[in-house]
Amino acid sequence: MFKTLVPRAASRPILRPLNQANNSFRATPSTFFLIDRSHARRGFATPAEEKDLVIIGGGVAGYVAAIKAGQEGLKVACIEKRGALGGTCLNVGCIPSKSLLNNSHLYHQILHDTKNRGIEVGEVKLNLEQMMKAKDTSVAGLTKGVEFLFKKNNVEYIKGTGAFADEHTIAVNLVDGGETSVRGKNIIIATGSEATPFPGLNIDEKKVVTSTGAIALKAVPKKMLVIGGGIIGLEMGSVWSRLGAEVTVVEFLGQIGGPGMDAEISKSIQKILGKQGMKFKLNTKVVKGDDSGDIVKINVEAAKGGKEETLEADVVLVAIGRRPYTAGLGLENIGLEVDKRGRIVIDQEYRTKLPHIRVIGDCTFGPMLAHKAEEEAVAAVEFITKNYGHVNYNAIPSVMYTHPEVAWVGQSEAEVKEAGIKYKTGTFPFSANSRAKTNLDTDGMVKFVADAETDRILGIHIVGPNAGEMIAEGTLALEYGASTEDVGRTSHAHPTLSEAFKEAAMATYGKAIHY
Ligand SMILES: Cc1cc2nc3c(=O)[nH]c(=O)nc-3n(C[C@H](O)[C@H](O)[C@H](O)COP(=O)(O)OP(=O)(O)OC[C@H]3O[C@@H](n4cnc5c(N)ncnc54)[C@H](O)[C@@H]3O)c2cc1C
Ligand SMILES: NC(=O)c1ccc[n+]([C@@H]2O[C@H](COP(=O)([O-])OP(=O)(O)OC[C@H]3O[C@@H](n4cnc5c(N)ncnc54)[C@H](O)[C@@H]3O)[C@@H](O)[C@H]2O)c1
Repeated sequence: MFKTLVPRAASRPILRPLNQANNSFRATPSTFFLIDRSHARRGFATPAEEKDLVIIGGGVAGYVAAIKAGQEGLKVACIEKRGALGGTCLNVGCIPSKSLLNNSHLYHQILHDTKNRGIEVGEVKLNLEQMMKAKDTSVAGLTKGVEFLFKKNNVEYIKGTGAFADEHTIAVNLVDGGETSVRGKNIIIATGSEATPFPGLNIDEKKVVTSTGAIALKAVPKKMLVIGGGIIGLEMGSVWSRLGAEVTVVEFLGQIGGPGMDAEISKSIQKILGKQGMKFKLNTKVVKGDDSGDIVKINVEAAKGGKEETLEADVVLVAIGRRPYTAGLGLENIGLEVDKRGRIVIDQEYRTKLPHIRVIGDCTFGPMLAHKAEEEAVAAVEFITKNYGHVNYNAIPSVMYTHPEVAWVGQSEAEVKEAGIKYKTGTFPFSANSRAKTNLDTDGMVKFVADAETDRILGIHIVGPNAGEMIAEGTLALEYGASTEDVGRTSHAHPTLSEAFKEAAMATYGKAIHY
């Protein structure tokens, strides 16, 4: 069973040696060629080269594992089919969306928030094509950067689609045509995820889009309807709302931001985004959609049932979650299983039931986040080379890059309550923080949830400017088992936004000074 927590202190003693028959890695392995029967059967002229490690998927999980393995001296190959490294995150996810979030915020701020700062601006015009070019430049620079790191760390990059021919052999359909195959003493599957489709709506990435279409629209839609008020819905909804679209978000649950977001913080960001012009329909489900005309029609009703209503939009963004992607991987050829949600089943050392095959990132358990994938990549390679690895799943931060940002780490107040833990909370508003005031950017707050008896921090929740940077301090505090008093007694530079963080900690074990 997958464990959600591999505690640092406990990780070493519980480890068992890897299955030696399948994991015969030595620190300085010699390279050799094997006559691979499946390879010969498939009519390849040359025998498949055997690597210490073959990675399928060059996303954040796969490319980080490849670089780490190269650094550890393993003979490693990484197979990627999209023709560029970096996966969803670099190509169509984290990076392009943050480029658009940053530049649309700048545009919106120049339009609406300069006069009171003493800046008179002339006519402001949106050049969407150029905004998209700026995004593409960031993406290209970063994906090429990963390619450079592959070369630097002796990682062989195989451009193609990989599928299991047998337990050690991956057959590859090359992007440029032709086939090859490669054998791995160890194999890591890192094939990522894809957007969950909405039944009855045809994704054409033009009028019915996933995030992939939403980062590449050719014009600002007049009306955009977002199905799902999770992170993608709110980030991409924000972008198009700032650029002038009328955005309505339909969310099944009673709060936006997903169930992990603290309810108090969720209410706060909903109010702020509402002031920015976004509309929300909570506790509402989409019953069906009709995308046959130029205008897409969406029927919604109260989540618990009720009268149907028809909403119309020229672009509908489907953002109801993502699902693991393992299509065409040939898992069935080697008897590997996925669970009901399509996640490849692994143990706490990322091993499948074939112990030389490990799985990391979005295609297995845990939150679908790039930094989680990255941690797992390093740990999985360390399990191969050193027999131990460490990821603390209790201290993986989440950030939503709206303006202001929302960031959290650890448990929400509702989760702590449900666990029956006696707890206390402390908050501090940015409206009482000197730097936020000088920046005229005072929306939001910092909130701590701590154990009532020991004062140990259980969760930290921030909505406010630069929350995504500030949460790193919270993550470190949680990782090191800090109390709120530890944070409250730590000097924070003045005037900085992080003083709100310190004062929220002070408010949890005692009293804040400035509020
Ligand atoms: C719009 C959007 C914004 C996001 N923003 C953030 C963010 O700000 N922060 C954050 O932490 N996370 C964010 N995410 C989530 C993040 O992108 C994923 O968690 C991360 O990409 C997972 O990495 P991965 O390597 O597991 O999978 P992926 O990045 O999906 O990579 C898997 C790769 O495997 C390749 N592949 C699949 N099958 C095969 C095969 N058979 N052979 C060869 N190659 C194959 C795919 O082409 C793909 O490139 C965002 C996601 C989206 C969609
Ligand atoms: N900043 C980031 O870290 C970032 C950014 C983008 C994406 N991501 C990751 O990508 C993944 C996918 O994001 P997402 O926003 O698509 O998923 P999500 O799980 O965050 O949110 C989906 C939302 O859709 C709602 N929903 C589901 N079915 C619905 C229906 N029929 N009608 C109305 N609402 C419905 C759910 O209640 C939920 O709130 C997430 O795991 C997220 O972590 C992360």
